[in-house]
This record gives sequence, structure tokens and C-alpha cells, in this order.
Amino acid sequence: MPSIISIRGLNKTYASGFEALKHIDLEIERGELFALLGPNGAGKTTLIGAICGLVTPTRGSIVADGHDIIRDFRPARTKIGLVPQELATDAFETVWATVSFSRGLFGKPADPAYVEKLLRTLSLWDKKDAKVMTLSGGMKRRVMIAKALSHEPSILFLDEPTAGVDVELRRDMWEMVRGLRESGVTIILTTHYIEEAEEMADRIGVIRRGEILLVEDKATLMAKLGKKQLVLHLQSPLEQLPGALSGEPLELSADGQTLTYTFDAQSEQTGIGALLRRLNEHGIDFKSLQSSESSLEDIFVGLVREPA
Ligand SMILES: Nc1ncnc2c1ncn2[C@@H]1O[C@H](COP(=O)(O)OP(=O)(O)OP(=O)(O)O)[C@@H](O)[C@H]1O
Repeated sequence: MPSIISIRGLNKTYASGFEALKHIDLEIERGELFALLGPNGAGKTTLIGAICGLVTPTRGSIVADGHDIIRDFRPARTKIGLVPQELATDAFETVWATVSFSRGLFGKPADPAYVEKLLRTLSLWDKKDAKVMTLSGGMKRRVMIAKALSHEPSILFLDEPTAGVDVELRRDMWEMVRGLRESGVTIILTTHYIEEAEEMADRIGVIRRGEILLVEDKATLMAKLGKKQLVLHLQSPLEQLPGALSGEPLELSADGQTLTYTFDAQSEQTGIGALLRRLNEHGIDFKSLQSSESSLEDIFVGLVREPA
């Protein structure tokens, strides 16, 4: 599938001399839901800002839906909708007015039928005449999304869309975002809720200290890095693993008390039965065992962990 956003050699050094983005190369595919994950200060907002024309790149190029974001700023900007982290809405306007006005800002002719469709999709239709300040936080967030979509962009950035939103509303937002994706909008999401990325993303990108660590299909990432482990607490400590077991994915703890067996989370054959038989053959007995499975969260934490 052709890319809708193409980023080449992007660098951003702030006036302070801080290098927030270091030679980023990234392709976002048309129609995908891409989750950008990274710890605080990794460069997510800077990267989104650069694509949206809010941050001037120091070097490199960005093409958004066929338009270079520097040379061709206006057409590029009309392709993009941005829902920023902070709730910033025109408190005294009605929902209808604020969304219609946003559309006008992008030079699009008024289209009441489109605005109606948008408000209905976002479950805001019955609030269309309400002043924004009278709405709940979750509703205000929907208004922000409606504003970002008012000019019919093909790319939507959601920066922490569910921060501070309760569990039920979060589920509703996920539903809504999925609906937008199905309607053909490419969505780039930043989130601190790894569960959100696990639930929704087609692909995941991890950024750390201004560098893209990896970009991977979610399922592939989970299959590649997701591991299951079985931890056996031994009856009596072992000094070392018997040579016959040295080829197994087994690790003996430093105190000789536990054995950890790692196996492929995706595989049908775990090999646990055979392992237990072999341990028995070698007279290795255990008191208890427990298993664990890595979630996207474990994978993420492992990836971005800073060296001690
Ligand atoms: N205007 C600026 N001048 C100097 N440094 C900046 C500026 N804006 C951001 N930075 C620095 O650039 C780095 C990346 O910031 P950015 O806001 O892009 O991170 P982030 O990944 O969005 O973080 P968070 O998850 O906390 O929102 C941080 O170290 C930040 O302090």
C-alpha cells in the first residue's frame, strides 16, 4: 500500500541546542491506524508538530498526502486534522458553530450536511445547540475531534485522546476511532495506555530519545517479542544445569533455586510436557511453578528501558 506520510531524514534541534528528533525515517500507510509509543520526552509531540507544520524541522523532508509540508504548506495542512492533548475549545460557542467555523478556517465552503453527519457519527447531534462550556470533559473531547475532522482531512492525529477519560468513555472513543478508520481516515495515535495500542493499532512505532527504535505490524511485534515463561521453584538448589539440558531454553537463577523456561507464545507446541519429563529423568524436582505471558506493555517497557 502506498504511504500517505513519508518522512525522510527528519531532524529537529530546538533553539536551546536540544536535539529532539534524530534522523527520523518513517512511512505511514494509507488507511492504517498507527500507534506511536514512547516514554515522556521521547519526541512524540515534536514529531506530530513537525508533520502538522507547528514545529519547523531543522533538516529532512515530510510529504503528507502528496504535498511537501514546507513548500506546499497550505494544501498539506488541509489534508491533516489534529486533536491536541489539551482541551482547548471555544467555550461560549455552540457545538454547531465551533465545528462549522473550524471548517471555514481551512477555506472549505460551508457544508451543513457534512457537519451534521460528523456530529451524528460522534454522538454530538443532540448537543449541537449546546454551548461547549456546558458539556462534560468527554463530550468536549468529541468536539475537538469534530473540529479536527471538520475540513474532511485524510489524516487524523490524536495526541493522547483518552487521557483522563473514564473507562467507559474510553471504550466509546475506541469504537469511534475504529469507525473513522473504517471510513478511510488514516489515524496516528499517541498514547500512554499501551492497552489502547494493543487493542486498536495496525502498526506500532516506538520512539525513544528522538529516535525510532522500531516500526512493526502489531501482530508480528507481539509474536516476535512476546514470550511465555514458566518459572519452576526447585525442591533443592542446583549448582549447575545438567549438561544434557544445556541446549534447552532454560535459565538457572544465580542462587540455583529457580529454573526459568522460555517458550514461543505463538507456538502450538510448548514443549512443557517433554521438559518436565526430562527434569524428572535428571532427578530435578520442583515445589511449585508459575507461568507468565508478556503483554505489549512488557514488550514496550523492555524496549524503552533506560540502561542503568
Ligand atoms: N520548545 C522547546 N525547546 C526546547 N526543548 C524542547 C521544546 N519542546 C520540547 N522540547 C524537548 O524535546 C523533547 C521531546 O519533547 P516532546 O514534547 O516531543 O516529547 P513527548 O514524547 O511528546 O513527551 P510526552 O509524552 O511527555 O508528551 C523533550 O526533552 C522536551 O523537553
